[in-house]
Amino acid sequence: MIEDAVALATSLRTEATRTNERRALVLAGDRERGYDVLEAVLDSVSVPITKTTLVGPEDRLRCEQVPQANAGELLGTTRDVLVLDAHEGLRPNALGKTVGAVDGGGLLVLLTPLLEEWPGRRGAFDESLAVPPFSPSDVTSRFRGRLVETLRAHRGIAIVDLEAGRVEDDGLTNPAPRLAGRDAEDPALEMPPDHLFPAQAYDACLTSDQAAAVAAFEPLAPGARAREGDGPDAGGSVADSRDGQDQDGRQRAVVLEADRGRGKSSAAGLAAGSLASDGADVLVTAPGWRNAEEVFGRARELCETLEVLETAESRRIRTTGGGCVYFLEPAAAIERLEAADVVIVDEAAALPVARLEALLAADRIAFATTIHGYEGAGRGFSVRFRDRLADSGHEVTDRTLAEPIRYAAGDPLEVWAFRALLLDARPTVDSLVADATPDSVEYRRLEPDDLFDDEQRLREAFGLLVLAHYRTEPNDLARLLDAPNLEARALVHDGHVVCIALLAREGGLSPGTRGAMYEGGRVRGNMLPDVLTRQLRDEGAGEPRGVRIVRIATHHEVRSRGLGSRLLECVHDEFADDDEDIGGEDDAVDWLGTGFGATPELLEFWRENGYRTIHVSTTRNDASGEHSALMLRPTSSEGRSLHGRHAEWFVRRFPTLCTDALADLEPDVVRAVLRSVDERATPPLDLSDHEWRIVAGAAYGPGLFDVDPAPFRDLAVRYLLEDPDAVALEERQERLLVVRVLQGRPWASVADRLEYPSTRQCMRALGHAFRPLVDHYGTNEALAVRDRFLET
Ligand SMILES: CC(=O)SCCNC(=O)CCNC(=O)[C@H](O)C(C)(C)COP(=O)(O)OP(=O)(O)OC[C@H]1O[C@@H](n2cnc3c(N)ncnc32)[C@H](O)[C@@H]1OP(=O)(O)O
Ligand SMILES: Nc1ncnc2c1ncn2[C@@H]1O[C@H](COP(=O)(O)OP(=O)(O)OP(=O)(O)O)[C@@H](O)[C@H]1O
Repeated sequence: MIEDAVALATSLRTEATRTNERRALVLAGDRERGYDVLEAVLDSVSVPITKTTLVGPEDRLRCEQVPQANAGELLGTTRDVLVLDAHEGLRPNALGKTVGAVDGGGLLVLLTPLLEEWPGRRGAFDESLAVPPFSPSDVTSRFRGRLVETLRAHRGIAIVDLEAGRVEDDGLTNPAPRLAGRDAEDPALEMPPDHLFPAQAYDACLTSDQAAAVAAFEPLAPGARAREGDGPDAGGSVADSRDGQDQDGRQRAVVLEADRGRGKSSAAGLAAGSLASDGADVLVTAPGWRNAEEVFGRARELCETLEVLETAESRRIRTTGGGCVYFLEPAAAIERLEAADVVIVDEAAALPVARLEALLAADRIAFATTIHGYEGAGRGFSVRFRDRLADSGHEVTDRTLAEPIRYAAGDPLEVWAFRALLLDARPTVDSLVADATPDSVEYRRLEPDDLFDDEQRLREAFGLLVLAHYRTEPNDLARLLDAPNLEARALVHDGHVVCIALLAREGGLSPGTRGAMYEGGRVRGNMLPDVLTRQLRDEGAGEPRGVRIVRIATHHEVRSRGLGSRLLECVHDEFADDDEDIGGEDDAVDWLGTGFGATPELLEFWRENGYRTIHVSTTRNDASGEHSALMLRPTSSEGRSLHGRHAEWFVRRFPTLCTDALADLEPDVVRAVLRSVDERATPPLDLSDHEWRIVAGAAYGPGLFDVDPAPFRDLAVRYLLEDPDAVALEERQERLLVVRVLQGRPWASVADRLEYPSTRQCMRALGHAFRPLVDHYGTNEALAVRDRFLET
């Protein structure tokens, strides 16, 4: 057996090396036997120990070992042999990261139980899906079942049955010899004839695609105008035509999209080095420094080749020509855009759209982004951000990198991983859903079994979820297929999913679990009960049963037609316990709820659909960069009681939060939050006569807000909660109420932010903003003050 496996591994490796593709070897069966075979395989394939990594729970080989939970360390690195020990469980994310790190010519070895038994073997990951009140036995095994099917069906994957001592599939693809790839000697092939960047930047490219990507950055060069016209400046260096910038002054953007490992960061680095070598200041930003390291690596190497490198610190390279490439975190970059000639944003899809929009203030900017990836950076970037880019006035150059750098195009392991983890899932093509309306669609439960059986439906449904959210990961696919607390609902048009909602069962927790939560214990899932219990100190919050809408997404082609609202209404009808007197339906719950990164538009969408805000998180979410809002729509008397008390508590604590943890909350979000609170929670407006005299005196007379802000705050909150038709403040006036009165910002910064010509005018504007409020809410005492000043 061992000899057969060793011979097989050797031929797989030979074929992989010859084709610059990767191959996989599955050693299925007893774990110890698997390790014995593996040791023999590793002894025979000529791979240095430094190029081998074991991803598994124990350090059993003489090579680097990382647990599955830390497989993220492999991102961006490459190995000749990667072993994944899945005997104690498999995290789908770890599988994605492990495959991604196998180099062209390399081998992926999977240690698994017998494939027939593997789906039924529960591991640690399954336990993480067993969210209370569900138990591990409620977790299903469809993800692994599907994985086994794909392992058997795909090319390039050898399977050895260790128990039967037999090679089930040799995984060899026996490809016809192909013509050698691009020759290292013909780099000039891809260099634009009138290139602005140095030839060495093109020489450093590994594929013709990458060279084309570097060329795509040329329009950002200060002298780019020369490349467009055939004018006298054509050709020559960046510096020669630098004056062109002043004459031209156009805003330009480059968007570079690619799957993982196509060399886009390196292309951006070669472009950055080219620009800096000619004296430009290039600001590089990315979600984290780690993402940008390749950019700096290539930029530094190019500057060395060009002999223009003056200094190279870890996050800043200076050139002898006075240029530099430097890294700033996104928030700092946004503050300092003006100082840079060119801005490069790497892994742009992992940044919140609000950040990307702020970055658009730069005149010359490039966005490099992953289309499909293990971090789940989705096509959300293209869909959500593209419109804003198009409206921004930048001339946009697009480039897609298709040719892989680390292995040959068409590599069978990439094809397999994409399919097994649905990394390339996308929604239905636009034309098939273009006619969808709330009347043309059908409400459907997307049963996991149906998704399992119907690959097209699964791809569409998952693709829609990926598209709508930055951080959809392979783990989410497993959750969709196997987690007992999650369910999906959809609107289907002509057989295609046009709108999807992912629902999580929450609450219905035992007194023991609730008590543990109250005492600070972590309970999986149950996001809403958890926040209400642990943070907001409501031990009873986990008792009513609810459904949280974890995510909702409408196909981009058919948004704003009422489909999202229709789906929420259907979900409500399915779960609402309206007939509680007669016991209601089995499935009925006490509340529907949601939690999401708060933007004014989304708050409005949920409010329109009957959801009301009861909490705003005090910190910003790492992924979205936004504060999360929690909203409830009660569906039974228990749900109403839960909602009622939290709404009242929220209204009471929100004004203080505005001067504290939420002092940086965007004014339009504050406005939308208050507007989306249940009106029944509005507290009575209880200003004393003296307080009314202060407010009315400031609105109509010489009084001052600064002497006693509290009554102004009560009045502003009341107005923003209620939004009465009789008072029509302008948006800027409402923002003024938020920033000055609720958030307590100093006058000068308020005037600056809201673009009042001076502090004095800003102060006067605040007085004016309070006039309609005094008119509407004022007592006789207040109106008397007003009338006295109106008469004079
Ligand atoms: C828990 C969560 O999942 S919150 C995250 C929600 N999902 C997303 O952000 C993914 C991307 N967005 C979408 O898929 C959709 O915009 C959804 C799901 C938010 C709304 O679906 P739609 O089918 O467009 O909803 P519907 O047509 O019923 O209502 C649209 C209204 O929602 C509001 N709205 C919500 N989001 C937005 C937005 N990003 N931009 C503009 N308006 C929005 C507007 O009031 C809009 O009305 P309008 O078109 O008259 O301006
Ligand atoms: N021109 C180049 N010269 C040297 N190495 C390169 C070049 N292009 C790419 N590489 C190497 O190939 C690998 C992938 O390149 P890079 O990180 O630029 O690609 P990417 O598309 O940004 O990938 P990922 O999405 O995985 O970050 C890296 O290890 C990088 O060092």
